[in-house]
Amino acid sequence: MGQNVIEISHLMKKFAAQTVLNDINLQIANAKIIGLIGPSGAGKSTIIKIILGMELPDSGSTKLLGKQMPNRSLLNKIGYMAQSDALYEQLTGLENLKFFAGMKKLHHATSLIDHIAEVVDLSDALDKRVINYSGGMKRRLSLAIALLGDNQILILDEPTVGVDPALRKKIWSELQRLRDQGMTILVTTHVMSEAELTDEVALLMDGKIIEFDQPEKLKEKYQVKTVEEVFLKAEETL
Ligand SMILES: Nc1ncnc2c1ncn2[C@@H]1O[C@H](COP(=O)(O)OP(=O)(O)OP(=O)(O)O)[C@@H](O)[C@H]1O
Repeated sequence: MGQNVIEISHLMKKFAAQTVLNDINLQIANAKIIGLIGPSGAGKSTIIKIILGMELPDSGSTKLLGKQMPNRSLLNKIGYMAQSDALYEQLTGLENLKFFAGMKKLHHATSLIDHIAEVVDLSDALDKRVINYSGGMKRRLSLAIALLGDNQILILDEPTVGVDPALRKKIWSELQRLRDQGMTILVTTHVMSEAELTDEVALLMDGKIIEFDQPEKLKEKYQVKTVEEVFLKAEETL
């Protein structure tokens, strides 16, 4: 399938007098990991919320798998992890996973849940109530929930905040494995070493996507060695 799975056209969004998104265009092909990076407050989460139909743009359109969002028929095809955790704190990790698996109509998900819990390193904490989880454990459980199901698209808003480097590496190999199986993954991050692991980086600054290319191509263009330096140089020249 060579079609674009995420299509963003001419998005505009203001909050009161503040223009946050000023003509955002992004076409994301199938089976790619796209890193959406930009300074804090640039509008990354706003783009994600508009893509998912949780926030309305002032103008412009977004389509997932060729369909306008929100669209109930697509919910089973999209995994989403928000920046803040939406978990049932009185339930255990396992009960949370089972609940969300049920929402996604996955009724025989035991082996899937086992695998996902192992990926986010929560297998030993599944019987603990979430209220007793650390911040990082809650992030990992939110990621596990996003990974549930037969997703074609995964949208992750800062999935590795509070996650230590070894586990971060493991999570990224899982994302790459899912990409290799055909999943399209849009991920925001402040960790520039993670941006190096993406297939393409979209750099959001000043309300616009000012770059959208492979990390290597961006480094060549800016004549620097890291995506972090691309980010800093781009910010300087704005
Ligand atoms: N509902 C809202 N009402 C008013 N302003 C908002 C609202 N949502 C976002 N904003 C503003 O829009 C701008 C972009 O916010 P957004 O959360 O999309 O940025 P971000 O790039 O995801 O930031 P961060 O990297 O810090 O998470 C910010 O200035 C924020 O204060």
